[in-house]
Amino acid sequence: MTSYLELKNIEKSYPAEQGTIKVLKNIELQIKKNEFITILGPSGCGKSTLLKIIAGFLKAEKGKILKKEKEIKKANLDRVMLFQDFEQLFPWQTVLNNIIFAVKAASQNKKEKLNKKEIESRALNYLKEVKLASYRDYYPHQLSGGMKQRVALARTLASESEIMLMDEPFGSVDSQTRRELQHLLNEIWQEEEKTVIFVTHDIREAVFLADKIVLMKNEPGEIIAEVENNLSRPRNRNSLKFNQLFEQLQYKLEN
Ligand SMILES: Nc1ncnc2c1ncn2[C@@H]1O[C@H](COP(=O)(O)OP(=O)(O)OP(=O)(O)O)[C@@H](O)[C@H]1O
Repeated sequence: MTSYLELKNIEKSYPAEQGTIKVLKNIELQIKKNEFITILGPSGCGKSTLLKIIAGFLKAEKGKILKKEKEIKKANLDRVMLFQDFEQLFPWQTVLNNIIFAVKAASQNKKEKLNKKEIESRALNYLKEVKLASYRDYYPHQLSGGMKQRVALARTLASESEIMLMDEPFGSVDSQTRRELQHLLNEIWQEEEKTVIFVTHDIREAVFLADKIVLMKNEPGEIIAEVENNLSRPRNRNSLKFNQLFEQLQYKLEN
């Protein structure tokens, strides 16, 4: 399969006390359509910076990003970002209205004319996907952190973007909820056609979710390896192959 997204020689520096500090160096990556990529690396290696560059929120000083061989420069609804922060929903709107907002944006973007009932029913379907339909009239402050992340995930899906950029979205929940959210995301990704770039520093999360695991190192952030993950889905965290891959990745990151 040919590349859908291509990162070519991306470099990024930030201002520092003395001059600048190089955060990303020579980032080259090819991503297939509907592939699930995780970017795995230590804190500060530039994972979030790279995601923000792909989203179009930050500019790289060198290199380019191609989508279907055309350069992309700005943020666009074809790419949507999901963050770790629990407070990314509109607090003054109900769960359903948070999703309706994204349904409206997506339909306007596609020049689709939907009436109120169609918009609501579409939004409700996304809430069903994350198993929260019965919470439609709750406000974000009435939900747990894990539930907020499920609503945020539904809103991301409702934007109908082809590319989902996920910045440690499950990094702030307890380990049991984190596993449930990983299962849910795996199910959703298998049903929907989405290209996912998922940042994490949790090796097991990467092994559970990804088709391809991109390993990065620190100072400056560089890709050190790309590891294909062909384990069959849903993945069994206790299987020998799962744990072998975990150990292989851990070794690569530590050496
Ligand atoms: N706006 C900024 N100005 C200056 N330096 C920055 C800025 N944003 C990030 N950095 C620095 O760039 C480096 C990479 O940060 P980034 O958040 O991309 O790393 P990360 O791999 O996502 O880290 P973590 O896993 O801890 O979230 C860090 O050293 C950070 O301090």
